[in-house]
Amino acid sequence: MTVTYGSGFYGQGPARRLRLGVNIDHVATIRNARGGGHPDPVRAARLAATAGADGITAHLREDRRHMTDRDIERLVAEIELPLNLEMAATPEMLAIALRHRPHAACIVPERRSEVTTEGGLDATGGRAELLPVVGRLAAAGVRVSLFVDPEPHQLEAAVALGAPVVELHTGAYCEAWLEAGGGAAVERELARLRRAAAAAEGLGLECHAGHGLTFETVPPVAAIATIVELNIGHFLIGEAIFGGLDSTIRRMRAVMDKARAEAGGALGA
Ligand SMILES: CC(=O)[C@@H](O)[C@H](O)COP(=O)(O)O
Ligand SMILES: NCC(=O)COP(=O)(O)O
Repeated sequence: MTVTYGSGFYGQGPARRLRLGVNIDHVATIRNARGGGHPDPVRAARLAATAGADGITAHLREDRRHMTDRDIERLVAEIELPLNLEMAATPEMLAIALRHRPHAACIVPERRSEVTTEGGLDATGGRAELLPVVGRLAAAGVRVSLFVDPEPHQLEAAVALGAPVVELHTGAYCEAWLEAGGGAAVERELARLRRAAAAAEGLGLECHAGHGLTFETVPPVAAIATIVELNIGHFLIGEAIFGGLDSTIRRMRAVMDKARAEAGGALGA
């Protein structure tokens, strides 16, 4: 199945265009603070679509701390943009994903005690658990992505599992930036991401990236030509409190496109 993503096609054709997946989890965090229905994550997804998002990412966590089952149902039913469902590799989440058959599913590690996703999925060590989940999702036509640390052995494991996509965890890079604003630690993490993105292409994996990205940290990642999608959420929703979601998404889109153009990558191809 070919899905039109902005001006490009997901998974085929000129994949050099850098897509923006907007993660709407934390619209639901604010809603759940009081219960009720406001702010509505589906309204945010609709607005993201008009503001230039190429896809919507939503993480249905086991503890439902933000996105709920009803949110996922409504996103599938009401939003035209491709949905990237983030999920743990559990029987419960697999059943939900098979019921909804989103465009894509990104398998992420999950612990109830974590504040947010910490390390990447252990695709190497988790083969026995992951193989049937990846297989069932792929058989249902769901494009499977594994959320992994930028390590070659994790990419090789993704290939062995039959996942066509990896999403590189940019958390270590973003934390280094927060601590130092630049310098050796940031450069070390960027080098890891660059090496992993190049390795992913060599392995025939489509390469995405995400976690903790901001207006400041996006440009060096957007400049990595073999990365074709960034998934960004917490920063966008937080920034939207001050500048509005539409303008925040449009600004992030512009930051991504500028960085890619300056690095010589294709735009809008
Ligand atoms: C996998 C990842 O980095 C995020 O997309 C994930 O959704 C983070 O979890 P929270 O959204 O609960 O912070
Ligand atoms: N997979 C990363 C994602 O969807 C958004 O992560 P964040 O920007 O909320 O940290």
